Amino acid sequence: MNQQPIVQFKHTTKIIGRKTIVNDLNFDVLAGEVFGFLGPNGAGKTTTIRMMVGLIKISRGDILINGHSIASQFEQAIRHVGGIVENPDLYKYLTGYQNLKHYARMDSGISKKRINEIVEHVGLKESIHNKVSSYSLGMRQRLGIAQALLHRPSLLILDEPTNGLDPAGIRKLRNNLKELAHQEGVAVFVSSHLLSEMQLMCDKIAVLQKGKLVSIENVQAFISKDSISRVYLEVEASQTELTKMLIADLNKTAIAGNGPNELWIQMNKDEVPELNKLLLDNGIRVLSIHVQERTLEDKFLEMMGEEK
Ligand SMILES: Nc1ncnc2c1ncn2[C@@H]1O[C@H](COP(=O)(O)OP(=O)(O)OP(=O)(O)O)[C@@H](O)[C@H]1O
Repeated sequence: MNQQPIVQFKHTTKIIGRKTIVNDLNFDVLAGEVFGFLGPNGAGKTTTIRMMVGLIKISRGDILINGHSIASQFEQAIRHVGGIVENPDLYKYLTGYQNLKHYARMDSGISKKRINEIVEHVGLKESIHNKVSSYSLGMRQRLGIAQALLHRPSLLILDEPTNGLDPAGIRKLRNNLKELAHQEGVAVFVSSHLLSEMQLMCDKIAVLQKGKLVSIENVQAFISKDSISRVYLEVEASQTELTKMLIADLNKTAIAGNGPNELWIQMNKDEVPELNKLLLDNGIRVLSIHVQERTLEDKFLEMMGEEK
């Protein structure tokens, strides 16, 4: 997979009045990756996206798309972008197909064949000749994506794409976006507060806080970095007995769980072999040992707490 940079943030800054809303962003979004853009409310995500698509001016620095500057070569830069930033822009009294045809007319390079191909790709073949007013939210979302993809952009930008979709719709959209990135090499830039979904969908995660980039990492590395997990034990030993041993050797405390033999310990996953050895060396019978996997949500909330 060609991992060339599609988007390059270069000291990107937005100042409104006296407030720096987006502060000196410097990072790349690569071809073929689903890139998750996270941050708490008011972090500056929408402002960043609005700068990416030219809805607002960049105050300082620039954003390059396929090497073209949004600030000084807007036409060339935006040609490579497909995006749904606010709600998809659709004519409800027209059919899905008429919407796509209308949009294609604006770009004479789009053929009928391409329209049919994209309709198939987003799974709207059955209903493409029905009026958009009869579409469900998920179908409208997919039509919006079809519209954004018609001109074969190298970058697709989506702000809260799963809003209002049911679980089946979310899964379809997720698979669709992954396929688009991994098989067709499109850079997919997604902003969402749905962290469980972002964990499943994204290859990389960038976190914005108070306008600054505070982390950028592959999703699994981000989740497991410096992470403390809960290790659940079912052992033939009392809480006091176990804690005494743990404090002496690992400087940890055991906390009582639900069942009679159940205890849990907060520790790094890397320390589990040591714990295992300690239990064995002390002749304690272990019925089960289980590390609770951390999620993107755990990591994100922990990070936001720390930053505060
Ligand atoms: N036109 C504006 N004038 C003044 N302040 C603004 C303007 N636009 C955005 N802001 C402020 O900039 C900050 C960032 O807003 P932005 O909408 O980019 O955040 P966000 O990360 O998208 O948040 P959310 O997750 O709530 O959508 C907020 O404090 C917001 O009030």
